[in-house]
Amino acid sequence: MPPTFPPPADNSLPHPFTSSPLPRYAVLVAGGSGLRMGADRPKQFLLLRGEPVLLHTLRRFAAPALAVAELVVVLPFDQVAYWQELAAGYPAVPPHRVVVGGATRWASVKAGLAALPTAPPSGALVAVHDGVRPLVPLGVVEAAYQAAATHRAVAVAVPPKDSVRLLGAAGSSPLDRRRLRLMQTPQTFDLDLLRRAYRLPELPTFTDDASVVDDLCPVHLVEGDYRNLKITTPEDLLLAESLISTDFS
Ligand SMILES: Nc1ccn([C@@H]2O[C@H](COP(=O)(O)OP(=O)(O)OP(=O)(O)O)[C@@H](O)[C@H]2O)c(=O)n1
Ligand SMILES: C[C@](O)(CO)[C@H](O)COP(=O)(O)O
Repeated sequence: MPPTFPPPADNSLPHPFTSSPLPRYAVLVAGGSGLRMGADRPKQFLLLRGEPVLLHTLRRFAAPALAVAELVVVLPFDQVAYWQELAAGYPAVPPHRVVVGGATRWASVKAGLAALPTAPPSGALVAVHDGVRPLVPLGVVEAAYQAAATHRAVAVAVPPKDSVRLLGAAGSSPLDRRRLRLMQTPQTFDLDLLRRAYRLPELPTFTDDASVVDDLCPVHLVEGDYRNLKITTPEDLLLAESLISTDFS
């Protein structure tokens, strides 16, 4: 087992959201290199309100109200020492296990799942969340865990706000946006189910965890939140700076 950094705290206190006996785990994927951001370091380490994006994300998932038993953070292999040094400069870094990711998001999630207990209690749940979605409201994370206890496969999504067109050989045609959803994370699953899905070969069509699980189990959608943006390009960081002061309970 990889070491936990910093040492674990007691997360077993009573909490207001849930009294669910099903253990909850979370894998925060931060193994990407942030090419579209074009910064001097991967975007998960850029500062938002003076603290690294990834630290904000970690703190959300470590909120006692969510009662997450174990947090795994997946990093690029050459950024592990950098993160540990960076995080050591900030107060109250939630305990988490660090693992090395892979060349694709799929490979990073797979590595994160391998770091969770090998024989978890039956019905254990795992949320997979992008380390670069630091503004996810706790209520959205909780709703996804609760729905996963019933549906086994859950993904958070929002309706598009813009008109959408499909590109084709002869131009483009309109799509009915009422039938479309923009996928966010967390995407939360029965841990055993998600592990089975990630044992299958990687396909180019896998853009998120829901697409990996689709062939094994229908994916139930839960209402996401427009503030739960994925920090991808420079303007997303500006947006996040203004949104972070709003109430995210
Ligand atoms: N090999 C990878 C690629 C992506 N991710 C993570 O998956 C999330 C969503 O990916 P994306 O926004 O595409 O991040 P990057 O791959 O870093 O960005 P880019 O595509 O612009 O290089 C991010 O938290 C990212 O760190 C990962 O863990 N491992
Ligand atoms: C998982 C995800 O955040 C859902 O929107 C998204 O698919 C990740 O996308 P990317 O292709 O890695 O940017």
